[in-house]
Amino acid sequence: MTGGEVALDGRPILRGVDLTVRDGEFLVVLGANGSGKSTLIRTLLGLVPLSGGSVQLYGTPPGKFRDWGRIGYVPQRLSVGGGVPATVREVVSSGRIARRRRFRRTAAEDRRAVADALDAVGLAGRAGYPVQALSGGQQQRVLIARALAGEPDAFVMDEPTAGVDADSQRLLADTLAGLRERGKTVVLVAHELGPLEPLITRAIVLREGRIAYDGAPPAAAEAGVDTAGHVHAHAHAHTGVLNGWPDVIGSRAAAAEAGATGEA
Ligand SMILES: Nc1ncnc2c1ncn2[C@@H]1O[C@H](COP(=O)(O)OP(=O)(O)OP(=O)(O)O)[C@@H](O)[C@H]1O
Repeated sequence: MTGGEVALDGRPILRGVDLTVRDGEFLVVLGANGSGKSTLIRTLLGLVPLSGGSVQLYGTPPGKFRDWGRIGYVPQRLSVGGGVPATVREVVSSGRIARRRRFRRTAAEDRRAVADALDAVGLAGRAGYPVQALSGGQQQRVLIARALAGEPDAFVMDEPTAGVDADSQRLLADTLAGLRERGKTVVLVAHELGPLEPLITRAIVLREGRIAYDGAPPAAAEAGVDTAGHVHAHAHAHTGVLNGWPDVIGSRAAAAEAGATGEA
């Protein structure tokens, strides 16, 4: 995204956002309630129109992008269209649809991918249940499984840990660790990092629709450690790449802010 601007109901929600997500990054989007985190990732996916600037997905504007099988989106909430009853397996299987454009695939491969995804989120025993019968946390896991089933290159997740109990959070962290090992790209919005923290290679902090920090994840920043991979991102925050944002945001301020949002 370059110079991304979004206005909703005439109110500026994103302002001058420059963000390039690199392959293999594990990027967390932090910020207070209403700072624009969901809007940012929805705009990156072309779900919210820009009022200024531009977005590209793998080099193509969202309106012309056809390779949706490369991206697995986990929205904040499950919305199964029109209240039509669907089972857990059906929702997770729908994650395979976008792959048709990319790969020849067989029914056996589809079944395996869906079963693996259900296993990964601990819902194998619930495959035949109507999703509406599940708790909020379990529905969240169904959405994660749907994205996993698609075997995309990049995952974009809006608060995957919201309303999920501690055991499920650890399960998710294990799953995400596996994705990271396999070189997948992960962008996720989070309030609490919890067990995800060690996986993060880069953090951005949104404040009133602007990127107020972009660099090392909070714990590493606090310790003054720049681990491999986010040196560049860190340097960006200090060399004024973030257009128009005063170049005063140090690691400690960001770590403090990230800590504050963690409590929100
Ligand atoms: N469809 C919409 N129309 C008008 N305003 C909206 C719309 N969606 C979001 N907003 C406003 O945009 C601002 C940013 O919302 P957004 O959901 O992106 O924030 P967030 O950082 O993800 O917040 P949270 O942590 O609460 O999910 C909020 O003030 C919200 O009220």
